[in-house]
Amino acid sequence: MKSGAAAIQAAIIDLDGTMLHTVPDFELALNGMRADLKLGPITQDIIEPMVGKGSEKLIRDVLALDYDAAKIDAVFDQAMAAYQRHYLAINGERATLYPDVIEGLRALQELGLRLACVTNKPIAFTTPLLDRKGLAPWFELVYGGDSLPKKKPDPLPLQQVCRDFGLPPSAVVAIGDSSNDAEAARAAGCFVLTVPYGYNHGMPVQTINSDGIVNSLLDAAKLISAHNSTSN
Ligand SMILES: O=C(O)COP(=O)(O)O
Ligand SMILES: [Mg+2]
Repeated sequence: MKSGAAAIQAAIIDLDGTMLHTVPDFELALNGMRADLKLGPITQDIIEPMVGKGSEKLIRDVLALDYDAAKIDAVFDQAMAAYQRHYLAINGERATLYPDVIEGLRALQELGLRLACVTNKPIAFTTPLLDRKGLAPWFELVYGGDSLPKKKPDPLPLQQVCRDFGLPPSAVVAIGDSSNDAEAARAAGCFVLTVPYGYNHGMPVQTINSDGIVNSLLDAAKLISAHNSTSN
């Protein structure tokens, strides 16, 4: 991160692939939907590169494994309803916290940062999942993929958090696992840090335009602490 820049006063943290390994939940819900459509199950390695652009895109990509565009349009509403029903029934059952997530949130809070969670996951899935995994109490603000008119990679959700916090984007860092998070952050004028263990649409993490790769949220907190100690 640029030295001499403003101190970082808030962090906007992504959910899927950054705090929680949720592909096992997606596997259960998507295969429940596929079974309802009389389609065979798919594996996590097929699902992982499809995660991160929100539910509509995910359902369309999964249906495209078997159906042409006209058939996808014809079954989309039924498939989405089935997916939502299955997801809500299993939400968090198999998802796990990545190492040092809670420790990282604690360290960020101890640095005095305000915390927001911005995810492309629908808010109806996000809220119960954050509760179930003990993540909810850490966040002052949470936006899901359908909370606002646009989702990441559009900068709008990040700009909204900056407005809500009354902070300039240059005093805010986004922490995420994918190019989505980085593109949104760059367009908003926020710093961006990337974790290497999540889901980046099947692309190497090094291809992401970020201010640094950090192995965990705890490492992100250490980097931010070093940055703030040299900032004006
Ligand atoms: O698209 C999703 O459902 C998850 O996206 P996220 O990585 O923004 O949390
Ligand atoms: Mg993500």
